[in-house]
Amino acid sequence: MTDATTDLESLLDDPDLLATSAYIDGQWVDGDNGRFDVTNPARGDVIAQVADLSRAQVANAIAQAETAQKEWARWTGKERAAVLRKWFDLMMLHQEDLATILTAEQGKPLSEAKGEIAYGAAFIEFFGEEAKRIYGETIPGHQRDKRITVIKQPVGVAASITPWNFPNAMITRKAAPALAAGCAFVARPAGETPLSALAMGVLADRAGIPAGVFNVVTSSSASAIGKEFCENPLVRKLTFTGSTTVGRILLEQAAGQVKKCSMELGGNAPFIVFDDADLDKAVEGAILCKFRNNGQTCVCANRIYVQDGVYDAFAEKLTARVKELKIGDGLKSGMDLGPLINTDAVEKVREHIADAKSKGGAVILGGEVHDMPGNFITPTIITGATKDMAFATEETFGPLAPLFRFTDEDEVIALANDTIFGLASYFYAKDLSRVYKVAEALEYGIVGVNTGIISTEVAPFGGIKQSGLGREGSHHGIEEFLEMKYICMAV
Ligand SMILES: NC(=O)C1=CN([C@@H]2O[C@H](COP(=O)(O)OP(=O)(O)OC[C@H]3O[C@@H](n4cnc5c(N)ncnc54)[C@H](OP(=O)(O)O)[C@@H]3O)[C@@H](O)[C@H]2O)C=CC1
Ligand SMILES: O=C(O)[C@H](O)CS(=O)(=O)O
Repeated sequence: MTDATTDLESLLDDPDLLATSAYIDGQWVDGDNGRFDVTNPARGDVIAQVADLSRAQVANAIAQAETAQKEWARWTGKERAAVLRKWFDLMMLHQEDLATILTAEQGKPLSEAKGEIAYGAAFIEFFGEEAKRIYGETIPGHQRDKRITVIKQPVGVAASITPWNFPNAMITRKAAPALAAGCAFVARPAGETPLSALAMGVLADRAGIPAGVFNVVTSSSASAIGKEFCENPLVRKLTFTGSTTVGRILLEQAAGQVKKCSMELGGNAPFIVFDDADLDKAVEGAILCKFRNNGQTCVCANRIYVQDGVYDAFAEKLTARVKELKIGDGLKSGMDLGPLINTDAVEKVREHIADAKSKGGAVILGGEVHDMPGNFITPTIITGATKDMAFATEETFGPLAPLFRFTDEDEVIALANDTIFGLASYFYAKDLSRVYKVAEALEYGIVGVNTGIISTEVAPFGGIKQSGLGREGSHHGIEEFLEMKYICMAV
């Protein structure tokens, strides 16, 4: 595999997967506003130019989706399941090519990209099965002549706005339950990473998903498309993954129509290591939890709290493991860490490091921009972290591991909960009463106990407080795309 400056198509077994026009109503459409560049974050070279749609074009796509949705909702759950299964099978058949496209535009190492494709495909497989199990209920009447039934129906047209950090899975985690429920779907992928979404359009077409049911609208203007999704009454559901800042904007914009919204927003995950933890397992968990996608996930450990008795040993073990991580172009084999998505992301990590050092933190590993060209930064460990440092309240979204020291359970629970966020949290301990007490006391939607990886299609993923609204994945995930109807019948 040569470096990322190689023509991307030449790297693919099926070059037709590299689509650069928008996918609307089963057609490939150019943009009224020309095209925008997609660059490889490892080298900065342009790998594709993608259709730049106008807001009017997106409004047209929504209208066509609304028409298609009426017929799609008439399909049985079993019929929808069959088509979703084909989509899943095609994803797995083309896993290598989809991973290459994903790495080229997002930067993560190929091994991680292949993992994301399998993770993304798992949502399509799971919700294809759920399509057959959208049950209603009958309720004993409140009067002798009344019969009560409850049915569930698709909300209609669902629109999604997704981030660059998981360009495939963040779309399928929404599109799969939406289509399974009988909704039509209009996806607006991040400007940095549209190619993975467009490749899903190619496969949707091949799987026999009817025209207009799954659409990908690409644009360089996120805010204009977001306003169209929020203000167009044909869009009955908005589902967003990204920062809390943008989530607030979208919720405000959607409030005008009281639009049904799901929000998967920012996090600030605590990772707690107690004295009775298995230290080697805690170190492996910290590596996975902190450095997955180079720290660019909303569930990455952002604050690592280590109890006094094991602080030095943990710091030493973690440093030894991080030194082994290989950094480089994700398209080259054997890499553990790729580049960050852009220069702003690199700058944010550097700011957090400088802030910590100015407040007494000690950099025991890394701390500088890598000498390779591209958005690379060395993985960094800081000891002596304190709660007045920026990373205590802000999501770093990069390979920076700050180690905080603590003395007892009540202290660390208070520290861990001292944030506006509430998405993921983790801790390592063996004592059973401690495990129950801490798991119940942490104010988060997700708690990992003796594990640093919690992501799966079978569990409800989502946060509390300002980390979001709603859940994705698990049988709960399809409820976000259904309306409940109560029928009261006089007999
Ligand atoms: N919860 C999560 O999974 C994620 C959290 N984050 C957090 O957000 C921070 C910033 O990352 P970033 O990628 O900038 O995340 P953003 O929230 O800025 O972007 C997420 C998505 O929203 C789009 N967007 C941005 N502004 C608007 C708007 N006004 N109206 C409609 N859509 C909009 C973006 O488009 P475009 O990219 O084209 O501008 C992108 O598709 C990260 O540092 C991290 O803290 C980021 C990604 C995922
Ligand atoms: O947005 C994210 O960071 C993802 O939701 C994290 S995960 O689902 O891939 O764990």
